[in-house]
Amino acid sequence: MHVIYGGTFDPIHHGHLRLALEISDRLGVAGINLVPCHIPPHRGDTGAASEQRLRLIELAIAGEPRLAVDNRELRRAGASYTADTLRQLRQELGDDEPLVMVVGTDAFAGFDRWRDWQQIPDLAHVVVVRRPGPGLDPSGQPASLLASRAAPDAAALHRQPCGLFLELDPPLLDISATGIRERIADGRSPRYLMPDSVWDDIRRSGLYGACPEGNF
Ligand SMILES: Nc1ncnc2c1ncn2[C@@H]1O[C@H](COP(=O)(O)OP(=O)(O)OP(=O)(O)O)[C@@H](O)[C@H]1O
Ligand SMILES: O=C(O)c1ccc[n+]([C@@H]2O[C@H](COP(=O)([O-])O)[C@@H](O)[C@H]2O)c1
Repeated sequence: MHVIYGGTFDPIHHGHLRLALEISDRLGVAGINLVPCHIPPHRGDTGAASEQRLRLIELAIAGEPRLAVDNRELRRAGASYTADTLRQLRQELGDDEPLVMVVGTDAFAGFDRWRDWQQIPDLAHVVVVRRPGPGLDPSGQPASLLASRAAPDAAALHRQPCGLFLELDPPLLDISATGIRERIADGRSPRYLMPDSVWDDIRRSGLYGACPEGNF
């Protein structure tokens, strides 16, 4: 089984990293592939450039054998559409290997506005991680897909290559990249919300307006 976890990761934080390990445990897989987007199709400019966000991910996962980074979206020009990424992976993996994409409810709420979203179940399974917040509109397409194509359990994802939706509710850390960027811009320390190696690099390179000489 091949599992991808996509995001803007602007910057990566402990919420993302813990989630990846929780999912790896629950799906019973050896590893999770983090896929940073190059140009997010759905939001404005990122705070850090693609290569900088990639470098922070590499620092964050160094020494953790269950986490890898897949930089394929950075190597593709233009907006990073998940369906394109899944099509590429499906070609590489062949027709039979289970392929899974992981997404939080906040991002999944807009699933029916994603490019070629109706093709995604023919390419991969979707694991939706329940996050605090308004949740899904019960009358919307994402909620109805989650119900009509629900996997009975995680083991079912191993038995077919694609087409199932599984909602998981692992323990989550209440951390967001937005909150981290705001703290840094305000001159407050985001330490302990992300690995020290990531924070040290942000400080050294002055990302997000961090002041290397600041008092954090
Ligand atoms: N603390 C967290 N715990 C679990 N999942 C998270 C957490 N933060 C983000 N995610 C999920 O990780 C994926 C990538 O998220 P993203 O890179 O947008 O991070 P973010 O912290 O939500 O960023 P931002 O605040 O900039 O929107 C999404 O599917 C999102 O739902
Ligand atoms: O393919 C799309 O049209 C599309 C639209 C919105 C979001 N996504 C993907 O959803 C993932 C989570 O997005 P985000 O905003 O939480 O970083 C990330 O991998 C995005 O590329 C994909």
